[in-house]
Amino acid sequence: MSHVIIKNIERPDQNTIERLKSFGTATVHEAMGRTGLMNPYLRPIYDTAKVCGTAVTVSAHPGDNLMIHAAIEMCQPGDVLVVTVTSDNTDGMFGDLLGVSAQSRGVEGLIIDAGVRDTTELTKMKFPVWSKAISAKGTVKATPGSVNIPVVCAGAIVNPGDVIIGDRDGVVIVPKEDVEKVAQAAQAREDREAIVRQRLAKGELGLDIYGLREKLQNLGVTYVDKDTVKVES
Ligand SMILES: O=C([O-])CC(=O)C(=O)O
Ligand SMILES: [Mg+2]
Repeated sequence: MSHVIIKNIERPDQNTIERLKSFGTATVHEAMGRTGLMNPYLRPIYDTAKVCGTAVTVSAHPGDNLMIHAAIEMCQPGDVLVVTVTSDNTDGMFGDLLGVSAQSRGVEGLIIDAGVRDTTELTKMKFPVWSKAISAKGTVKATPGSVNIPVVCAGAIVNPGDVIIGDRDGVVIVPKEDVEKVAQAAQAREDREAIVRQRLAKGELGLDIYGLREKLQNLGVTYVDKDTVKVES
């Protein structure tokens, strides 16, 4: 198998990416028709972790961070490293040294379908990481892989230059050609939710706001007094 490092990738323009920054992952995932979400086993190393930037992708050998070092050279300010491994692994492939290196090049964060270590230091540095595991187990720098090829990371397809959004709820990928459309749909969703939130806060019920009484009735659910109840399972 050949391994490559693709040096020049297309990134959406910064103004369009900025438009996605204010939205949470749940909103963006919904705005995309419930697509693009990575497996929820990825967790942030600290609760307030948040990222929105463009993907530089890495396909690495399990237990080997050689290609992460190679990828950092390809990064521009505003990028997010997205690392996948060619078979299931939880080794701590990335720590505070790589974090310092990445941060010095303007990298905004790391998504890794494997392990991370030095999480106390990475938290102090405010370098957000979403990983499958936290593990002190170290890795070597010996095996080839690729940078900036399409990858599957935690169950989601990521192309280099796609927009990665991460927060406490998870990680979502917005394909680079869809960013504008998704930003519009996310804003429309937030506007709708703001109205519903106000109504709920005043005590109105979801049953009425969403027309669910009729749905319950159509499904044959009846309201009864406890003395007359006959429950069918
Ligand atoms: O050195 C490594 O291979 C990973 C690590 O702990 C660091 O980046 O600090
Ligand atoms: Mg270390």
